[in-house]
Amino acid sequence: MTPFLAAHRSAARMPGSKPGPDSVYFLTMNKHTYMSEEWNRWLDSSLERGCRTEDIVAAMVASDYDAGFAERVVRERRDERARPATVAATAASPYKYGTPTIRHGASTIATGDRTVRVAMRFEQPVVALLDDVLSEEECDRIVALARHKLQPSATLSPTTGENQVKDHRTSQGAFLDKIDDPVLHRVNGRIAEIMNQPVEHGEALHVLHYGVGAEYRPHHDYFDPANPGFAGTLKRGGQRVATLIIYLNDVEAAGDTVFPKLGLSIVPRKGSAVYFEYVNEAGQLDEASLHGGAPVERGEKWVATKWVRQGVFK
Ligand SMILES: O=C(O)CCC(=O)C(=O)O
Ligand SMILES: [Fe+2]
Repeated sequence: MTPFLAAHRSAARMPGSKPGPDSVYFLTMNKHTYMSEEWNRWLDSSLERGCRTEDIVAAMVASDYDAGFAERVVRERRDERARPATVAATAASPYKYGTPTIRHGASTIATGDRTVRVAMRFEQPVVALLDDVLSEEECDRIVALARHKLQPSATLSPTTGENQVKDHRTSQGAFLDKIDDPVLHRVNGRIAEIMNQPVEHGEALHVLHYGVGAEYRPHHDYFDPANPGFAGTLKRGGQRVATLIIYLNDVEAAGDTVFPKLGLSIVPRKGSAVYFEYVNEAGQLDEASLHGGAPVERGEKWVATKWVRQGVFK
């Protein structure tokens, strides 16, 4: 039996031509663009049996799915299944450094509309200090977009997965999502080029504001899968793999980004950024990426953080 027939043969057990009577679904020109639980199960079993992407898509289109939607869903699910599960490196199984994702080996990184300068690079862990990431005007625009959206910063509870406001993170923050702004689009595109990752793998840009005394104690940006509370966020595009923290202003005193395991301290400078990555191809998590925002002593501190996932962030 050809894989095409295999995909069709399973049509006998397909969930029906509609995505399910009890589920909301959307039609584009009368074509389905919603996956019910049943269809997701069918997709997984088709992939499990080794059906080809085009045959699965054809079977979905024959059941009135939108072709573009079906292609995207099958491709993303295939990628998701191919991803390594991540695990914290241990003394017995230390982190193995491979080829960095960022192309920071030269003195500059060229993007479509700006040349970013590499001011410092570190290989183990992979850390790069980058200058000229944003113009002064772009920094000001990002601050203006975030200012009225700020909320006390929360972190995800490792046990329950709920957002919690804690004193180890005393800043205010806002995700710049659902905003149609040309500067924000441009900045997100440039960040994807710098980080050498598809733009869709990035979470929405997150802006943080620290007043005097505010800090973000040392932490890892990845979600340790050993903690049950992180299961939900890990389904949204997989693990975080790299971070870019962009400084949106000059801080009068202190407020450095610190890497305690490296003895490294980055002084915030408007338009500059620090990049670091912490997952290798085998899915190991690099504990040396521990970092934090030291307390601001005078003035204020604004940063924009981009966290990038293994796959498309949903
Ligand atoms: O403010 C800083 O320097 C650190 C921010 C940070 O760690 C983060 O946004 O994940
Ligand atoms: Fe962080």
